[in-house]
Amino acid sequence: MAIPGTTPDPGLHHPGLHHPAMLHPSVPGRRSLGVRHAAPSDDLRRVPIGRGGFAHPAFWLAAACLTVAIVARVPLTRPSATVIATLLFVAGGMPHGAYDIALIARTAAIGRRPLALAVAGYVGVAAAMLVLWSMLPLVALILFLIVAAIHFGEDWTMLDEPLLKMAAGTAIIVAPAIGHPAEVGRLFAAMADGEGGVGVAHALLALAPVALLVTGVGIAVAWRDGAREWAAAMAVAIAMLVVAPPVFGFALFFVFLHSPRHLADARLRLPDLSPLRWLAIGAAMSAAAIAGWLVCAMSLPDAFTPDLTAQAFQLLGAVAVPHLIASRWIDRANERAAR
Ligand SMILES: CC1=C(/C=C/C(C)=C/C=C/C(C)=C/C=O)C(C)(C)CCC1
Ligand SMILES: [Fe+2]
Repeated sequence: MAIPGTTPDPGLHHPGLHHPAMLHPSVPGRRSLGVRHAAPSDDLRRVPIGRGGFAHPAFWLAAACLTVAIVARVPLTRPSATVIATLLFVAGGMPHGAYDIALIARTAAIGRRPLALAVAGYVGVAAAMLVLWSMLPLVALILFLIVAAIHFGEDWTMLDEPLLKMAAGTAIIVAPAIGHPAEVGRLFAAMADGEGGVGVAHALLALAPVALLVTGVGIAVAWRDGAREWAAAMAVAIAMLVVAPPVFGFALFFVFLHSPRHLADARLRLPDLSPLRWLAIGAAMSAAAIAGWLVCAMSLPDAFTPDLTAQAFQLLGAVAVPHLIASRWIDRANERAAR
């Protein structure tokens, strides 16, 4: 679906490609802030093909359900509710990283030995993160948050300005600290070193105003340039991260916005996997990550927190680092191949 005057980005075939938001012509003559222009000769500014926002319809349904639950005062802060939200973000969000290895193999079309090396590297980095959690949890927590801010910022494919991307990624992490500082402090304390964890929660709160203001600019730019569904969905997600109990707000963003983007992208890049194989890879890789975690946590019970939610976040932190490295490498390799 080519639009005259736009530059296709063949390396990024996000489902937004077919979304009407992709086709929205913006007001001519205004200056673009952080968004790549279409062809220089064309003063129509649109989000180029492949860079528009994509929000799965399930996101709006889940956001509506969570809003109703909050308004109806469903006790979402109870430990049992927190466990449900934890299971939701582990089962619904983790599998999006399950295709990293398959994507690396496909992207590089690499032979057996280099693929084995890539797998060993992926597992090795995750294992190193586990060691860091058990030995220097505060360092692991800070690294986890930085990696998350970068990684979530990469969802904003319609923005070019790294500062806007980084702020938008950071907004996901600072928003819960505004609405629920005590709960975020408690979780961070369970994950890392008590006092140190609480200090990190305070630091996020201090960072929040700037991060949210700059993210407001990013949302406005994305909206102005046509990625309206994404801009609206992110505004709702960030508001829910402030208002809802942290684990629910995070599960909403992670399972219904972040993960579907990755899954849809992976599905497009791995078109010849049968649905059964696709499901099998997702289930097997997620189960392997959880099993690896359980073996570590059970064999070294003193090294990890007994809090299930805090442990689930640590698991996410262990796989997030190789996941970030893999996604960046895959995107770069595809961009290079497209050029
Ligand atoms: C621990 C914790 C938080 C941070 C979660 C992060 C940082 C998740 C990162 C996940 C990644 C990077 C997944 C990759 O696909 C919140 C939301 C502030 C709420 C309070 C507890
Ligand atoms: Fe991810």
